[in-house]
Amino acid sequence: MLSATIAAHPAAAAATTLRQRQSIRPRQPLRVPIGAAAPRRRMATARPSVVKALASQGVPAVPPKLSFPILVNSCTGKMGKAVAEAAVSAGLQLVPVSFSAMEVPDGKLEICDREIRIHDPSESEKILPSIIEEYPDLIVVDYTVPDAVNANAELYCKLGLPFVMGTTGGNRQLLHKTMQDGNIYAVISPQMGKQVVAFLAAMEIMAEQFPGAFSGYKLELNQTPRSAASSPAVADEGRSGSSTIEKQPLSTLKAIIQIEMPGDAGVEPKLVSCGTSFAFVCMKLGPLADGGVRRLLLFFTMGRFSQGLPVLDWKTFRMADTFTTQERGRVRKKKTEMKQNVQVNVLKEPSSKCSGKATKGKKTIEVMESHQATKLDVSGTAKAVISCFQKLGVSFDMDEVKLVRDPEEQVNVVGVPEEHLAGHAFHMYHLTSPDGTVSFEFQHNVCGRSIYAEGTVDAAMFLYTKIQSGASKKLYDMIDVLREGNMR
Ligand SMILES: NC(=O)C1=CN([C@@H]2O[C@H](COP(=O)(O)OP(=O)(O)OC[C@H]3O[C@@H](n4cnc5c(N)ncnc54)[C@H](OP(=O)(O)O)[C@@H]3O)[C@@H](O)[C@H]2O)C=CC1
Ligand SMILES: O=C(O)C1=N[C@H](C(=O)O)C[C@H](O)C1
Repeated sequence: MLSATIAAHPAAAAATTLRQRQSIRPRQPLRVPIGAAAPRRRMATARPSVVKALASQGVPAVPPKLSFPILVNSCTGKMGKAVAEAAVSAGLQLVPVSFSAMEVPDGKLEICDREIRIHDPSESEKILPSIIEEYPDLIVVDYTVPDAVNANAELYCKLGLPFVMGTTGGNRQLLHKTMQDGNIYAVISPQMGKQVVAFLAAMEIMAEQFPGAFSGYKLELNQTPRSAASSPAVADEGRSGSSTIEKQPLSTLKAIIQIEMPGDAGVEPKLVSCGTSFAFVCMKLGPLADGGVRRLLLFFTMGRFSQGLPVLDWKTFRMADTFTTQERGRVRKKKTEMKQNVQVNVLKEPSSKCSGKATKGKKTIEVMESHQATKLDVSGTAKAVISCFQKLGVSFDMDEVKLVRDPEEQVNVVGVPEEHLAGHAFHMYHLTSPDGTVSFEFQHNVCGRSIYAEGTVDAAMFLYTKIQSGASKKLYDMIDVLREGNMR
C-alpha cells in the first residue's frame, strides 16, 4: 500500500541507525526469472580485503551478494529498461514503480516478468515518500531526460533519497549546488561504462600531473570514415534522414578540427592578458620570428612569467635566437618534404578540401560525437574528455562539438553497425602537434547499452555500501566507484 506519511529517506539519518535498521530487516532476495536480461559476469561488491579476512578465518571466500531495492526512473526509456534488467540480473530488488510522461498500455510495463507501474512524473513527489516507507533502503537510478535532471535531483535531495544519476545535461552547475546543499548520498556521472571511465580517469590523472602537456596541439575530434568514406559517391552526398540536428554536407564529416595555438593570429590577445612586460617582449621579438618561433618563444616567456621570473632578461633573448635558428631550418625542411605520417595526410586533405578553413591563424572546428538520433544533448562524456584536454593546454570551446545524429551518416561515414543505430556512442579525438609531426588518436566506440547498465548497477552497489558504512563523503562519481575496486 502506498501512503504519503514518510517525508525523508532513512539514508538521511545517522549511519548507526541505518546499520541497526538494516541488520534487523530481513532481506527479500528477488526470485523472479531473469527474463531477457543477460547474465552479469560479476554480482558481488565485497571488498577484496574483507574476502581475504574471511578466507583466513576459514570462511569460504565467496563475496556476499548484495540485495537492496532499486527504483529506476524511467523504465520506459532505453537506458532505464537496460538498467532495470541488469539490476534484476544482479539480484537486486527492482521496485515495481517508475515514472514517465510516456503513455503505456494499462499504465504498466513488463520488465523481466515483473510488472512495473508507470506514473506521470508530476506524481513523483506524492508517490515517492510511500515507496521510501515500503523500501527503506531504496536507491533511485535516474535515466530520464536532460530537462528533468535538476528537478529530479532536487526532489531526491528533498526526500533524502540516495540516487545514481546517469542522465546527462541539465544545468550541471546548479546540480552541483543542489548536491552541496542537499548533502545526500549520490553517484553522478555522465558516463557509467567502466572502461570508458577508466580512460577518463587516465586523462584526468594526466591533466593533473602534466598540466599543459599538450599545449600547442590542435584538438581534432574526427570521424575518420571507416567504410564508405573513401567512396566519392558517398562522400559527396548530402545528408538525409530525420535528424533533429542541423544538416550538414556529408563531406564535412571528413574535416578536421584545427584549434590554432596562440602564436599565429591568436597570440597578441593572450599576451595582453599575461602582463605588460610579457607583451613588450613579444612585440619586440615577435616580428623577428615566424609563427613557430613565436609559439616557442611564447611558451618560454609564459613559463618564466608564470614562475615569477623576469621575462625581459638575457635568457629570453638567447632563447629567441636559438628558436629562430632552429625553427627556420625546420620550416625550410618541412616545406620541401612530403609528410610521412599517413594519418596526418588523411586528416589534412579533407580539411582544406571541404571547408577551406584550415588557413593559418584561423580556427577550423569540426568536433564530432555520434549517438542514436533520439539523443537530445551533446555527449556529456565528450564534454568531460574535452575538459581534460583543456587542462592539458588545448584550447577548445564546448559549444563547438559537432554532433552526428543522422543514421545514414552514422552507417556510411562513421561506421556504426546498422543494428546499433538505435544505441551507440562513438567518440573520436585526434590531437596533432603544432608542426604536424606528432599525432595522438583517442577513440571510444560503444555499441549497445550493457556497458552502462552494468556500471550503473555497480554504482548503486557502491552507494549502498557507502550508506551502510556511514561514509562521511556523500557525493561520488564513477572514478570513485572504480577506485574502490570495481574495475573488474
Ligand atoms: N551515464 C551514462 O553512462 C549514460 C547516460 N545516458 C543518458 O541517460 C539519459 C537517458 O537516455 P536514454 O535512455 O537513451 O533516453 P530515452 O529517451 O530512451 O529515455 C528517457 C525516458 O525518460 C522519460 N522521461 C521524460 N521526462 C521524464 C521525467 N520528467 N521523469 C521521468 N521520465 C521522464 C522519457 O519519456 P518520453 O519519451 O515520453 O519523453 C523516456 O522514456 C540521457 O540523458 C542520456 O544521455 C545514456 C546512456 C549512458
Ligand atoms: O545518450 C547516450 O546514449 C549516452 N550518453 C552519455 C553521454 O552523453 O556521454 C554516455 C554515452 O555517450 C551514451
